[in-house]
Parts: sequence; C-alpha cells; structure tokens
Amino acid sequence: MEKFIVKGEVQLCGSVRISGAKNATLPIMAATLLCSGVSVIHDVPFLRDIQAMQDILTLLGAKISRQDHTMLIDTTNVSKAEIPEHLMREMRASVFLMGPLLGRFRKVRVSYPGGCAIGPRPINLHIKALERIGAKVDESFGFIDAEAVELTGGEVNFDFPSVGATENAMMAAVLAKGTTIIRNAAREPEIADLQAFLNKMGAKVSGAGTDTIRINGVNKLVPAEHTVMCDRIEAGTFLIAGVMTRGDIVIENIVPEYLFSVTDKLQEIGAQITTGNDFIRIKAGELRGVDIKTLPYPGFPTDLQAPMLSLVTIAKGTSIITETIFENRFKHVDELTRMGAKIKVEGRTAIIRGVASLTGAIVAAPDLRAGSALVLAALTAKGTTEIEQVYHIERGYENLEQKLQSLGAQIVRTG
Ligand SMILES: CC(=O)N[C@H]1[C@@H](OP(=O)(O)OP(=O)(O)OC[C@H]2O[C@@H](n3ccc(=O)[nH]c3=O)[C@H](O)[C@@H]2O)O[C@H](CO)[C@@H](O)[C@@H]1O
Ligand SMILES: C=C(OP(=O)(O)O)C(=O)O
Repeated sequence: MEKFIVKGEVQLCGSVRISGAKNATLPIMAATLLCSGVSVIHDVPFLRDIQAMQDILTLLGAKISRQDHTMLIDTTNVSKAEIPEHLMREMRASVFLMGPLLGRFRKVRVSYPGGCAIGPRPINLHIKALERIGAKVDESFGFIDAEAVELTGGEVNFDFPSVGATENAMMAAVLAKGTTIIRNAAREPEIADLQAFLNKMGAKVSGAGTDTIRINGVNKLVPAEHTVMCDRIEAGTFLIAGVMTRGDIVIENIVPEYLFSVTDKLQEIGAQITTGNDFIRIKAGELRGVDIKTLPYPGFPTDLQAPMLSLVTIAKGTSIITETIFENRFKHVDELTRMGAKIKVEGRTAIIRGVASLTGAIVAAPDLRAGSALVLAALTAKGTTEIEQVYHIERGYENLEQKLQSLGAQIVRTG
C-alpha cells in the first residue's frame, strides 16, 4: 500500500496554484444529467472522488472524455436512473445524483452513500426536500426509490443548512412545475457555483449564497460550459501548512473572501496575511493557541478542523477546538498523539496543550482531512514520518506531494 515519507523541520516558501474544488465539481457533474448533450467543465481536479463520479455517470450511459483539466460530459445516451450499491458507497457525493435523475427521468433508485467516516451521515433532509417537490420516496431493503408523475414546486424548510441536501433540492427543482423556495439553505460558495452552472443550462435559480434560494421551474435545460470555483479547503490547507512551518507562501487562484473565517483565525495565531484579488500571501513566526468552533459557512469549515488542530499542537498555550458539524471527526488525534501532541478529547471538544515540537512516527491517515493534518504535522516534526493509507488523501487533494515539493517540502510516495 502506498505511503508518504516526510522529512520534517522544513520551512515552506514559494507559490502554489490552487485546483478546482472537489465539492463544487461533484454536484456540477451530477447536474449535467439534467439534460441531453455535451457539457464542458473546466478546471476539474484529478481526484479519486472525481473518478468515482465519472464511473457512475459512465455506467448510467454518459460518455466522458478529459483534455487535461477540461472534462466533456455527453449525456445524450443516459437512460438508466439506477446506481449500483458498490458505486454509491464510493463517496458521499453519489447522493447528489438523486435530484438530477429524478428531475430528468421522474424516477431514481439508489442505495445509501459512502464518504468519509466522520460520524453518522443521514440523508433524511435530502429525502424531505424531494418529497416537498412532489416525489414519493420509499426506503426499504437498503434501497431508496423516488418517483413522481410530476414534480411541482414547493416549500423546503431545512432543520439544518445541509450542503448536499440544498444542492440536491436545487437540482430536483429546476425542472419542476412552478416555484420552489428553499429556506435555511446552506450558504457555502459551492452552492453559488452550482447555481451559476444551472443558470447557464437555462435554469432560473436565485439566492444561492444566502439562506433562501428560489427556483422557478423550466421545461427544458441545455448543456453548458463552466469553470469550477477554486478549492477553498485545499487553499486553507496550504495556508495552514505555511503557518505551521513558519514559512512564506503565496496561494494563487483563490477568492480570499471564501477564506475569511480561516485567515482571521490564522492572524489570531500569529500569521501575517496579505491578500490580492486572487491570491493570499502568508508568513508566520511565533504561534499562539486559539479557540475554534466549526460552523456552517461563513463560519469556520469543518473540513479544515483537522489541519487546524494539527497547527495548534505546536502553538504556545492551550487551544480549544469544538466540532459542531460531524460527530466523529477527531480521528487524527490518536495519530497526532503518536507524534508527541498533547490532546484531550471530551465529546465534541478537543483541548490541545501546545508543545515545542512534534516528532516523526509511523501513522495512518484515517480519512481525507485527518490525513492532510498528518502531512502538515510531518512537515514540522523532528525526524521522519511515514503516513500510511494515503488513498484517503487522494480523494480530495490533487498532486499534494508535488505541490508541497515545489514549496520545498521533502515528501515522497513509496509502495
Ligand atoms: C461532497 C461535499 O460537498 N461534501 C461536503 C458537504 O458534505 P454533506 O453535504 O454531506 O454535509 P451536510 O452539510 O449535509 O452535513 C452537515 C450535517 O448535517 C447532517 N445531515 C445532513 C444531511 C441530512 O440529510 N441529514 C443530516 O442530519 C450531517 O449528519 C451533518 O451533521 O458539506 C460538509 C459540511 O460542510 C463538508 O464537510 C463536506 O466536505
Ligand atoms: C468530508 C469530506 O468529503 P465527503 O463529504 O465527500 O465525504 C471532505 O471533503 O472533507
């Protein structure tokens, strides 16, 4: 099995281009199913999750080709609306296919999605949304069947602003008759990117980025061309790496506004930050502990909780990190403890007592972001760290080791 070998005590310097966002590309790929024809998507990252979505669309009958980071998806021959269990299990985003398949074929059969094992990940809000726009949903024997003679606009009020359920509801509603209003919608930038793509297809969606989204159903959609937004989670990971190694790095191809909650905390920790239209430069010296609570956007993102926790293990004083989005997202703690970190977990809160330095060890990436947190810890640790199970990291970081190498990291892949 492949692993990373990382020699620590480096200082990252230089600039790195941020890739297109996994979490924007996946729903946009799903949305191409809403019509027949060839959609063109630019800046699609090379990631395991993207490949998994590509495999599902291909099985449904789509023809997909790639020219570097541009993906062409021809949905002309898509005729199936049923996804086998083994492909559903590959990732969480497989659930996004329910909305568009229901929209186009008025019926869909799936099983429960997989994704990072970060606590229970129910899909009740997705189902509620589909029901509110007229679908009859049946859950039995591990399958979910949704169908509708006609989809009709409706009121969807979420108890929690779920990212995936908001996206699914938008995709199901664009071809429904009448108007759908989604209240307490998630406000993540990826939702605005999906809205932009849907509108290029001829949909009438407004309000994405706020907590109320309005969708006026249309009869027909057409294929579209779109460049996906930058990956704010990859960007945040590099910023944290820059601070953690007391380096001086510039991340390019980024909208600084998407990262306010992160750069704000990094400044509190002791980083100096300069921003331009599409770049952020970060430098750091002495690091101080901070308290962080993960929240839906525009709050601090849960996907950067693990890298940030890694950072505060070497910040002076005590830090408290509270994870409010997922129930079991502290799997990196045991591995960081092997590297000398001092962390106590009480329920959804981690209390971290900063140490002067971490030490290299053999560790394993328990999931995607916990994996990147270990890579960051390894960059600063004394000695060499071996990180096993790197396939988790490949789900969400394009060419991580090459990008880090270009900033001066000593990281190689073996096995
Ligand atoms: C592919 C993708 O875009 N993944 C992102 C998406 O995941 P995902 O869309 O799965 O995340 P959600 O926003 O739906 O989940 C947030 C919370 O809502 C709960 N919930 C969700 C749906 C539901 O039907 N019922 C329910 O109770 C979840 O268990 C969780 O506690 O947003 C998360 C929160 O920013 C990110 O960590 C993931 O990287
Ligand atoms: C949790 C994540 O992804 P997913 O929702 O696809 O499991 C993530 O990107 O950190």
